Amino acid sequence: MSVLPTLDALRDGAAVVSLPMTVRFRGITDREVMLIRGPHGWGEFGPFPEYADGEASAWLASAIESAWQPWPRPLRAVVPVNATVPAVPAARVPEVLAAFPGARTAKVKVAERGQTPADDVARVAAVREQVPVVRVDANGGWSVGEAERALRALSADGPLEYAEQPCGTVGELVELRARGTGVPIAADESIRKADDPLRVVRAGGADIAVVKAAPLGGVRRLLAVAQQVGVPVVVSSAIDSAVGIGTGLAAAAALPDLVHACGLGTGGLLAEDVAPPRSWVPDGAGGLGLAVGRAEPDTDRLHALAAPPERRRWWLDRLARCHALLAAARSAG
Ligand SMILES: O=C(O)CCC(=O)C1=CC=C[C@@H](O)[C@@H]1C(=O)O
Ligand SMILES: [Mg+2]
Repeated sequence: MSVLPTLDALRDGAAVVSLPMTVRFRGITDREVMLIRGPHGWGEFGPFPEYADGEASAWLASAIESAWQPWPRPLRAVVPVNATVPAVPAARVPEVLAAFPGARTAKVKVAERGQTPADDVARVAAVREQVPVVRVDANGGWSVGEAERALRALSADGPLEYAEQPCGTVGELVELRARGTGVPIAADESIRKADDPLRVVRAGGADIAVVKAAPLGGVRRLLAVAQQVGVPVVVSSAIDSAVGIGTGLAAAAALPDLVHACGLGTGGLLAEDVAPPRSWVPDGAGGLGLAVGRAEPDTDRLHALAAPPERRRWWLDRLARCHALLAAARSAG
């Protein structure tokens, strides 16, 4: 973010929308985000409601970059994407996967509170019936011992591409990796919620880095982290609207190396979006892809999906607080 527009300029083009989801994910059934409009198009400001202002202001920096700056030069026109499977009962897996036709990689949520290891095994087995490459995401839900047991059970019938954030802390990830489960470890929260996004890899806690544009403060910041981190990266969404997915695709398109499918197919989890659904395209390697490009929200959808007035006020207040934090950070140099 090389420019900081005035608060009025941000407010002028702001829309707050509530997007219904097809299935509960991270405990939510509607995704609320604010969209802002600038000279280069739209940007998405969508930190989850429970995030504090300090963390949320990075998301604002990303939205401003999207709307006020051009994207870095793309190195590819299509980004391979994975299907994302929430912690649904195994019987609902076919219905979820139907939204990702032709996906050859799926990310499966595991370690959901209130569920058992057997639920995870059943869900992963149901995914394996349809998709050859499977990764899991525990969102830090396991202890080291639980992770070791779970990863052995989940890879008994076939390899896992990787396990995303199996444990909560960097120390636990280092220990789990040292135990050698045979499953590569990816860091997500240990990057997006850390003061130093490079620390987990330097400490020996991850083989793969999951990077998300909004929490890192934008596409350019993501590219800088990817360049420095020294392990393969996977660009993912934060359950973004079509606008935020465009930002993630711009980041993935500009990466010199992209080995793994990206978690940018989450439009498949939204029942409604601010722009017509981006069509799936072949990724050139037999899997599912998305074409790179900005999304242009349409006015009718923005009206139809507008959040209630009290929620709009809540987002405008949050916008003002986060803008003040970015302004203060700038003047501090
Ligand atoms: O990586 C993907 O396949 C999709 C994105 C995704 O899973 C997530 C997006 C936003 C919040 C998270 O709980 C979740 C994740 O942990 O990676
Ligand atoms: Mg994750």
